[in-house]
Amino acid sequence: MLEVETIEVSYGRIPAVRGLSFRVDKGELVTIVGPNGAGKSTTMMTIAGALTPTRGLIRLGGVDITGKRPEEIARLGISFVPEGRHVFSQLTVGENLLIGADMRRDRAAVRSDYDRALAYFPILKERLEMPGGKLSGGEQQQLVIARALMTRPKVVLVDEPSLGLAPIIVDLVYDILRKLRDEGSTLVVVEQSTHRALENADRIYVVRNGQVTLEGASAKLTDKDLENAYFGFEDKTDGVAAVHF
Ligand SMILES: Nc1ncnc2c1ncn2[C@@H]1O[C@H](COP(=O)(O)OP(=O)(O)OP(=O)(O)O)[C@@H](O)[C@H]1O
Repeated sequence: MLEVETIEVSYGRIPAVRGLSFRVDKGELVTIVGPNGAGKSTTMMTIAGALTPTRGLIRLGGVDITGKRPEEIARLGISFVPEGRHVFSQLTVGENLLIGADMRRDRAAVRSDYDRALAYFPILKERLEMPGGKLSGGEQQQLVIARALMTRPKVVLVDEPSLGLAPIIVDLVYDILRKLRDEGSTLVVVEQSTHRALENADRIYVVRNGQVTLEGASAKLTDKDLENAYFGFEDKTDGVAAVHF
């Protein structure tokens, strides 16, 4: 569904992403996990068209979307939930949701997607008339994910949904993300916690210094594998940390 092939992205002369590749198949929940500054957000912003790679290719359903503008990429089916829960604080929850479908003309289908979004996020239904700014952090996170679904995306990119949320709320958000996956959505979720990645993803890519250092199905990876790739060393069988990135 989504293929990212050896992309390189720089801020001026400073490289942030250095030949990073990954793929997401239809109906998968893939997690990109890595420490601060690894290049995760830069990768998401590049897929969404907010940044342009200096090298590499991005394909959606086999179609090259590299370097297209953000609105075109959104129209083609990628919905991006950036880090930081950007709700329109003066608008109600309902209005925030409808803004997500602003570019659509199929009003009847928008209505059904609106109802569907509220079914996934019952707390939003209770808060429908409340200004977005009055919601708790966890509710705002649910609102921005619900809004992203309003474009009927082929792929949803969610950047660090757990940031600044209490563990119990993080669990709730991930329950919803897994439910979305179970019902056919394709998701890429950025995460800093290897533990949460293992618990929730179908497949995981560990990113460090702008590159993938480990890739695999969650069922086949251990905490230790992830930590080694995350922190940049490999614990050899003789117990010596031997390979440094
Ligand atoms: N606007 C910017 N201008 C210059 N350098 C930037 C900018 N944004 C990010 N960087 C740098 O690019 C690199 C990758 O940053 P990025 O935000 O993509 O990492 P990240 O893995 O998402 O980290 P975090 O978990 O902290 O969000 C870092 O070295 C960062 O300092």
